[in-house]
Amino acid sequence: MSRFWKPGTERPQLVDDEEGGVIFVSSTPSHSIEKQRQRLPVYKYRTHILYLVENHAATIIVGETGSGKTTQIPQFLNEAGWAEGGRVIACTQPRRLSVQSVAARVAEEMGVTLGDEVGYTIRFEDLTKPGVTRIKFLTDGVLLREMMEDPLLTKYSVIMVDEAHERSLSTDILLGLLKKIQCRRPELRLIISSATIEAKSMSAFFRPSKRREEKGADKLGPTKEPAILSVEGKGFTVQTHYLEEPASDYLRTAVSTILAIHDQEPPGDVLVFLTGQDDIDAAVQLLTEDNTRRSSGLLVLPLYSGLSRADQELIFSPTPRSKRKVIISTNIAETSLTLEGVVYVVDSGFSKQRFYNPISDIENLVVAPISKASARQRAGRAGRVRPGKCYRLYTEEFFNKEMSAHGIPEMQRSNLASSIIQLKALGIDNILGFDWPAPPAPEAMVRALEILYLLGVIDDDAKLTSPVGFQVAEIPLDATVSKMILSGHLLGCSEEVITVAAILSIQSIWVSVRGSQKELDEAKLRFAAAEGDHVTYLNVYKAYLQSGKSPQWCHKNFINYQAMKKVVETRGQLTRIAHRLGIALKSCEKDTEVFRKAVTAGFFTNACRLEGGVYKTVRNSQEVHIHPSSVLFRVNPKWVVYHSLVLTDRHYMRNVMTIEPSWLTEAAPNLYQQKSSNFDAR
Ligand SMILES: Nc1ncnc2c1ncn2[C@@H]1O[C@H](COP(=O)(O)OP(=O)(O)OP(=O)(O)O)[C@@H](O)[C@H]1O
Repeated sequence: MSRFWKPGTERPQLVDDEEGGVIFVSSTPSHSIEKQRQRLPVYKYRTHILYLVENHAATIIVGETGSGKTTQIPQFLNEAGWAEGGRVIACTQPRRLSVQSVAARVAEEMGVTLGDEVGYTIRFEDLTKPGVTRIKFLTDGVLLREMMEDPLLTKYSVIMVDEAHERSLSTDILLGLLKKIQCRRPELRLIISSATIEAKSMSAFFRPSKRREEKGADKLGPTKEPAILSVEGKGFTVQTHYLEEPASDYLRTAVSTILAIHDQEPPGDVLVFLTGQDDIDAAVQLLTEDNTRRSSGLLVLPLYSGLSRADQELIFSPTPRSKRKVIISTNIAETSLTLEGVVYVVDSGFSKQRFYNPISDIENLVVAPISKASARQRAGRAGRVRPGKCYRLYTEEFFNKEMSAHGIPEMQRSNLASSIIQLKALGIDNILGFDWPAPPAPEAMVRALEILYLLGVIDDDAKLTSPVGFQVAEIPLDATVSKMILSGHLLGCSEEVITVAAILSIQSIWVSVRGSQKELDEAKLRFAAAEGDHVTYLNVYKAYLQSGKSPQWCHKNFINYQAMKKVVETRGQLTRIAHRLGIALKSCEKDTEVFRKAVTAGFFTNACRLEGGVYKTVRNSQEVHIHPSSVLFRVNPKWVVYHSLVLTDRHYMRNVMTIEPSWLTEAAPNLYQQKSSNFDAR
């Protein structure tokens, strides 16, 4: 048991949830779905919501987690006729998992087959029927892509942007575009919903500018003044427990908290929020290795984006009798999900967040404290079908004083290259004048335009180039990776670049077992290539196929079997996209130089050279170091490119590959020029 928190002792740190008052407390959930629906707080607001949607172009709805926003409002709209005449009601979610689970739930509540009246679309999977589907759940990213085919989204009568507090890049772009679409389609209604959104600033964003009102635009149709509705009432109680003292190691504290719950609390599954694949794998290992009585009866499941879909979907499978399921997740389970068995939530208080510095052009993934809004979302995964408990692995003082109310919108802390490509592909060329819900820093915008220009994605007039720019827009990956794929095609190694793109899209293919570093290093040596990590990955992938995709082979070689399944899945998806773009798979066989040139053509902005024993980025002379996980750690070749940087005590390059400096001039003559043996970035 953790020494920081004493569950089950006389005076646990029991603190009521912020808002106090509980409306529906029951320990005997109804068996009838219809009765369950009627008990949800949102049910009492049905008429009010329909009135507001009828009369306002945009309605902002705030209601506690679990109050019924996502599952009920689309059904109210359907019942009120918003899906008549072939029109469709859309409800967006920030993540694929929640799209699938809420769609399945709504289909069940309506007694229809999923994919008929109620369907969903996520990247690479469309479970809808044109002319039949009335309510469609989809990720905000997918809705953005639909705009490329149908810029005014004409088939939708109402679009509900759910979990809008997340303020992901896609959500913000979508909000900006939906506002624009409404000028052309006054009949389109928007609903913006969340438990933790700043309703006032969202309303201010959707308020029409004075100038447009004066010009007499949009005279017809609903009032342009957005409505705000606050849905009062909660689901079941969630008791919140805080640590008495800060935890020095949240991973170990999480593990001891899980074991304490298992030991002392009545049955019920546990959902644990950690930060990423590495600490989740470590926690799974600590729990599964603990062969004592304390952990017997636990069914431990990891959940993060680097898992194959089949492995992610295990979280929805029923918990076997006499077992307690423990799901250890990143924040992908933070919003919208209802996992029926979950009674206990353990919140580490941290997540991995992107922070981009446009001056140095460095994007870091940093483990940082979450916001109060995220903490409330995490707690809200309990108390949905019965009362629950949330154990926060931080002190109440930390919650009150250190955690910000809302996180910084992703738009203001990210590299904007991909967003700009998306807008340009939609024909929006004046990016600086775009109406953003939270404008990004002009420096970030300029930096992104500069990089896109160097990659040959946009031209001198900042328009998408043909074909490269339009092709890059079609590939749902970072522009650098997409450019690598296109260059691989031209150089005759599309097969290799697609494999590596799939591997780079997950955090790590290696199993890092605490205390087994030496064995892991030895395993890596079996595949290690002098050219660096990218070529090493090709060796691993080939050997994995030769093993017949064997889990035992993975285990023996310290390779994460789940990660490899995900690689195969992603590779298949990328191959299909490539095929659509006219790119056939072609291998350069053993010619690693050709392959490395293709990688350099995508990642030349991440070139570094060794100077006096330290690496400096060629563009900004920023000091960086090779990450110990790289096969080039301690090898120190003169010239390298890297895929990403992580910031811990210093900047570490992850996924590093050797290059020849002349490849940089070939790849980006606008950026690099070679003066005899010296090398300058312009
Ligand atoms: N798959 C499910 N199984 C059982 N009950 C469910 C399921 N999905 C939803 N529910 C019930 O419906 C309630 C409302 O869920 P819904 O997702 O609509 O709430 P919400 O207000 O959108 O919450 P959040 O803000 O957390 O997304 C849940 O609290 C739960 O009682």
